[in-house]
Amino acid sequence: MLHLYIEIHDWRFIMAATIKQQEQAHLDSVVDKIKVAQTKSQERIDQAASDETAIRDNFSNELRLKTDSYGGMMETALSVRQQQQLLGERQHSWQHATNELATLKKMEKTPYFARIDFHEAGEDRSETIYIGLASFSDEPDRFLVYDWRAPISSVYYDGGLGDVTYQTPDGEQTVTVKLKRQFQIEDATIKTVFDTEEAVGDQMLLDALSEQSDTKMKSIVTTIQKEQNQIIRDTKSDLLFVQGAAGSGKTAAVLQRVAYLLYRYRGKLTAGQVVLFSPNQLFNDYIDQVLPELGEQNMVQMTYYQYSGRRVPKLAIETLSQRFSEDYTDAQKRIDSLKGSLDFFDAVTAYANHLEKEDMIFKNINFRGKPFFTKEKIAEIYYSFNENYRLGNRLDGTREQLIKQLNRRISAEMRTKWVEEAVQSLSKEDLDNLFDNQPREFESEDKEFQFLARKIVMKAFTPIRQAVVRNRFLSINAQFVHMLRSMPAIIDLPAFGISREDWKASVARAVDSLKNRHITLSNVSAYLYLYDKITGKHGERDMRYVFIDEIQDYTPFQLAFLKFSFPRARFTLLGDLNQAIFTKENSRTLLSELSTMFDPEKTRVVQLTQSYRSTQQITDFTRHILVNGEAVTAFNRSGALPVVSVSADAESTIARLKQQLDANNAAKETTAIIGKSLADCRALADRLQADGVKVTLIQSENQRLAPGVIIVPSFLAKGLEFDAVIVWEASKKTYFDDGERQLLYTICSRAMHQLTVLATGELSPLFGTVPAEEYVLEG
Ligand SMILES: Nc1ncnc2c1ncn2[C@@H]1O[C@H](COP(=O)(O)OP(=O)(O)OP(=O)(O)O)[C@@H](O)[C@H]1O
Repeated sequence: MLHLYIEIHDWRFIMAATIKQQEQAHLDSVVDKIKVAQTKSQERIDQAASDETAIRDNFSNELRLKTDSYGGMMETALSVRQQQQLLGERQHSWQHATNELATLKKMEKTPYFARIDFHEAGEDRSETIYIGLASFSDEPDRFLVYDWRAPISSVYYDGGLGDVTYQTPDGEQTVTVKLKRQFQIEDATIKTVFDTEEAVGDQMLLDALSEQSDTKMKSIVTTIQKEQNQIIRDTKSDLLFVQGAAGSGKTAAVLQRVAYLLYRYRGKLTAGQVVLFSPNQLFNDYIDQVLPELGEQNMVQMTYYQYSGRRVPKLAIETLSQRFSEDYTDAQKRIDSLKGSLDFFDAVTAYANHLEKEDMIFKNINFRGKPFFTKEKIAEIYYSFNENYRLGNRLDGTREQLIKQLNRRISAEMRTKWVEEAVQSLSKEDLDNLFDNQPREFESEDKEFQFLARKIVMKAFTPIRQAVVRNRFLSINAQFVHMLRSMPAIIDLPAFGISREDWKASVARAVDSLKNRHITLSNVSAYLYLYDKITGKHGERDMRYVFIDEIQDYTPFQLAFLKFSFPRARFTLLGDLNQAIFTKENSRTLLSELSTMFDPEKTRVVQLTQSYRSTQQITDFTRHILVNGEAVTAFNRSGALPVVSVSADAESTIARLKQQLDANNAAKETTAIIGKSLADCRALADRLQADGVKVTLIQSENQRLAPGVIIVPSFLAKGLEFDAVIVWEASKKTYFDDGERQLLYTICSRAMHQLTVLATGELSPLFGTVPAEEYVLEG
């Protein structure tokens, strides 16, 4: 028996070795062809460059500007145009060849990562294809490598051996998969080959996941999981909602999705028509390599804060850190929660509609210290249009009327005393300026006076004209405050547990902050929405895909506003209801409110429960912090148990922290120390730096992630991951409220391989739900 086993074993070994050799030979031949293609690309680049020089030389030799006759001018114009066209074509082919060469350079090292053999019904023979980051063909229609986003490549991600169905532009297609082979290729050499019967073999995924973390996220193209593939390739839904546990690859999948969409709709969709709303600026920095790695351009990336801030340049919006450290009373919390609701969105809409009839607030437009157009006059014009006029049309109509009236008043103004005086006192220089290049002969002195007076008045009226064109007669601040004051008549406040007094107090606070040019996050969306309604803006119609990450931190109002702002876009929303650190329990109603905003027929909800980020031990530990949480299952990857260390005093906790940092550094694990508030983190950073420990404090979202040990406040850790995480001060003093469970969960779930929880005095009771065998308790 033993003998036979050895023989079989040897035989398998020999087989594997032969397979590897054969595959290496194939790889070599593909790489050779890639090199040939590179040479050709380079030739095209050189050719385009030399053509361009030739066109320019030729043109400057031949071209004589013939401006003496109309025919001559036409000829010159035509030849300039022709030259521009030729240059444009060369530019285009140069760009094309340059992009192609860049892709080929990447492919030369790893042309592909998988192979599938399949049989299509009705065909005589099976087909073999190789799948890589981009497609490569040495002859038209002979693909040596298929792009991972090609329809057929879906088969690789979607199933094991046997019959697998995939979507093509002409409908569904089924093939019988005979072989699935995965490669790890480095520098054009095959390191490993696995044949697998599963969708994407666990071994390959394990290898990918065991790599150390980095300050930059990587693409997951070689190991996309089946459920992730559904998200990436969805083209039918108007709303794709992904509920995914911490570390389940929501962000990773969504970046692949952007790359997929850009490929699928190439020629029709550009990266500028895709926008990703991300939780903070740090996160933008963290993911900005993924699309370039996939050979695509980055989409537009911003935070909601940046989006709204860009639109209200004169107001300072409350920052994440301010919002997080604000201690709200219960009444304030209820008001905030109302302001975040769809009910409030509807109330703002109702208020705006009501402005079609009355209550629009205007400001005088002044001239030389006196009202030129009074607010009453403007209101009269505004409400003179018939009732079919929407707010936007009313405003356009009003502007038009005001400009007309302004023009009519030029002649009258020319007869005023100040104009006469101004004409009298014109210097020679002023005159030269006013006459410009015009002939200075006039029939009479009076005519000359008229000419100069008109010029002077026109110039003096310029600020009025600008004020009209720029809607300076509107008063959005006053209008917003008026709206807040009107709310008790529009919305049934007591039904939301809000008394009139509380509401009044909140309006007074809003007025105060507006006076200081401040606005809270809870007010800014309503402010912008009202502004858009009044000015008749209908959002950015060019935007085709909107992605929103960490959706649980948005209010339904914000989402409704984003939907209004991007009326022609499809939405992909990603979130984890377990990690709602700002909106807390409201996030659960978010899902049901969302369903009312989109057509249910075109809504798809996908749930990802498998967590890939952390080891089994960390995932088990973190999910038990939650009670009644959404499902989370650990990916089978083993590591050390999390350590919970409780010290008697602050000094001992610092000592324990240093000891852990030494251990992590020795193991080459990058560590993030996550504290609750910025103040906590700042104090710790000062202390460690004074002791000569090298750490970087991340204070604001505009900072860059640095290599080495970082200290980061909890609200900035969203979406990021680190080899090792140390939770700073998880004592009862810091985390006592049940409402902080989700925050604690978010912090702990940032860890990939190592989790250490430090506390002074008494440990936070929130860990009480974690079974004792899931961690090591010290102290
Ligand atoms: N199919 C996959 N192959 C390889 N790695 C994966 C895969 N899916 C996810 N990962 C890895 O798992 C980690 C977590 O993924 P990601 O950050 O996208 O999760 P998330 O759902 O956005 O998490 P969170 O909500 O906690 O921010 C990342 O390191 C990612 O690269």
